[in-house]
Amino acid sequence: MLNANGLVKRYGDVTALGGFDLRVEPGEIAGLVGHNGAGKTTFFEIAAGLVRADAGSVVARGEVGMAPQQLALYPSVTVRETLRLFGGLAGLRRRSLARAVDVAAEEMALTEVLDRRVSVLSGGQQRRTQAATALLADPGVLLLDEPTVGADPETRAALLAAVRRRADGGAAVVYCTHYLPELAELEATIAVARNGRVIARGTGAELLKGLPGEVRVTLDDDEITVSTTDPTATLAALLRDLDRPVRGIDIRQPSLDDLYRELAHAA
Ligand SMILES: Nc1ncnc2c1ncn2[C@@H]1O[C@H](COP(=O)(O)OP(=O)(O)OP(=O)(O)O)[C@@H](O)[C@H]1O
Repeated sequence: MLNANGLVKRYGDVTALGGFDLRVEPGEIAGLVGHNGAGKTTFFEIAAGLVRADAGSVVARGEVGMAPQQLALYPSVTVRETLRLFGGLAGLRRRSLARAVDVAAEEMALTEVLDRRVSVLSGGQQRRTQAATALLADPGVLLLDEPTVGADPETRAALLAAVRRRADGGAAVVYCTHYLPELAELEATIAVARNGRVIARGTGAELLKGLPGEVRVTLDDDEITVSTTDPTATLAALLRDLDRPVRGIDIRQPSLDDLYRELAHAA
């Protein structure tokens, strides 16, 4: 479980966090979205104990595993040495360390490259190595900052499956991304950050309720597009009033992208 309450962090005149609240239950994946500079990284740094908040509190049950956005790896050592180093720092020894390295490498599809130097890995492999460092100590709280950037589709799927598995095993996961379909795939709840606060929180369905979708009717030489919160009723009304043949009908339900745009531009 992770529970952040009223976090405040200022850097000079800049308020990075201005009363940031986020509670994530064991087994839950919370997708944290928000524009650049919304405070996501600052929140991670405070939750991981790397930076002190000016006010507020964070309670985390169990180890906190974090994969930061900016890669922090030593280029001249191998993936295995990297994982052993991070596992050692987390207190793992001997057999449990070796096992944790194997499991994390397997989950992040790194088994083949375990004995390669970090400097010769592809960008996606480096990012997965970073994510693997967060998994080693069987964390109760997992903080992942855009781990799929640069990953090919197969790797992305493996990575998302690993995140899901960790949540199913009881971890509270916060998953930062600018790529919203991933959150639907992860069945994540959503937290939208803006200007250092969480301004919307809930399941995708809860947050999408009330947002307009779109109905499009294609005619022989024309197209009618209507933005509506009730596509079925709107479509029925459109069809009733039309006296020309209809060539096509398209209904678009509101998406997480619509929500994000709506909230990101809200005052
Ligand atoms: N060490 C620092 N010194 C000064 N300002 C900082 C520092 N760290 C963060 N900030 C500022 O705090 C604000 C929040 O930054 P943060 O990195 O938390 O945003 P973010 O949501 O992670 O953005 P992104 O999506 O770009 O990663 C920004 O205005 C940033 O410039």
